[in-house]
Amino acid sequence: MELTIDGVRTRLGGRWVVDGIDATPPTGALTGLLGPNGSGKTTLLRLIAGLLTPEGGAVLVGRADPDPAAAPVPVHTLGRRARARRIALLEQESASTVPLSVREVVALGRIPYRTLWGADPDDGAVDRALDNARATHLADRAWSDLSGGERQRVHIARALAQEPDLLLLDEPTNHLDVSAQLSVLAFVRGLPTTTVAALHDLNLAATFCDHVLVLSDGHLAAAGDPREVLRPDLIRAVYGVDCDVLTHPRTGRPVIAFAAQEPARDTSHSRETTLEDAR
Ligand SMILES: Nc1ncnc2c1ncn2[C@@H]1O[C@H](COP(=O)(O)OP(=O)(O)OP(=O)(O)O)[C@@H](O)[C@H]1O
Repeated sequence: MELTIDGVRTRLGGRWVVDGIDATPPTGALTGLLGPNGSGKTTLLRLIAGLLTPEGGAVLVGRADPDPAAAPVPVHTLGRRARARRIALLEQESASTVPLSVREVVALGRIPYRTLWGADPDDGAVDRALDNARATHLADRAWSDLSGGERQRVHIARALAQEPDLLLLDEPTNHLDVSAQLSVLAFVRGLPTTTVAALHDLNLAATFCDHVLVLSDGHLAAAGDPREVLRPDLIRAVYGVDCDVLTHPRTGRPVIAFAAQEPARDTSHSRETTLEDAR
C-alpha cells in the first residue's frame, strides 16, 4: 500500500513531539524507523495508524481498490473497520493478564473480517499467522503464562492475522532471542506488505531494512538506503555515540561497531557533531 507522510506534526503535553515530517516509505518494502528514546517513533507510528489525528499535515494511504485516477486518502478519514482490515499496528507490549488462550488472542486480529454471525470467512488465517510468527507451538497455552519473548511472537501473529496492506511494528524484536529476531525480521521483510518498524538495534536495521527514517527530537534527521544513511557522523549527531561502520564481508551491508566509551551526561546537549555537520 502506498504511504505518504506529508508534513505531519503533533503536540503531546504541550510540546511538538512530531514536528513536520515528510517521508515516503517505499511500497511493499521494510522501512526502519530509528532514533533515540523519546525522538517520536511511537507517536509517528500512531499517526500513521490513524490512532492520532495530526495537528498539521496528513498521512495519506492508497485506496483499497486502486483506481489510477483516485488520489490517496488521509488515513484518519478511513472508517474503523476499513482501517483495521488494511493497517495493523503492533504496539510496545503492555502487561496484560487476559484469560485467553494464545489461539484466541491471535483470532482477535480476525475481528475486522468476521461476518455478522461472528464467523471468520478464512478459517486457516489464524494457523498461518501462528506459523509465520513461529508461535504454533504456543497455540494452546494460556496467554497469561507466557514469557516476554513468547508474548511478542503472539503479538506479531495477531498483527499478521489481520493480513494488512500496511504493517506497523513498534520494536518487534523486543524480548526476542537472537534467532527469533533474525527470523521474524527476515519473514517481515519478505512480506508484500508496506512495513514500518521502529527499531533500536541499528545492526538489525542495517541488515534487514530496505529504507530507514531517522528521527531526532521529532524531526526527520535522515532518510534513505541504510548503506548511505547509517554513517558514523550521523549516528554521532543523533545518538551522541562514536562508532565505526564496517562492511559485512558476505552481504555488503553496514555493520555498526561500538566500543566502550565514556557515557555522555546529556546527549541532547553535548553532541560534538551536529546534524548539520552530518548532512
Ligand atoms: N501522552 C503523552 N503526553 C505527553 N508527552 C508524551 C505523551 N506520549 C509521549 N510523550 C512524549 O513524546 C515524546 C516522544 O515519545 P515517543 O513515545 O513517540 O518516543 P519514542 O521515540 O517512541 O521513544 P522510545 O524509543 O523511548 O520508545 C517523548 O518525549 C514522550 O515523553
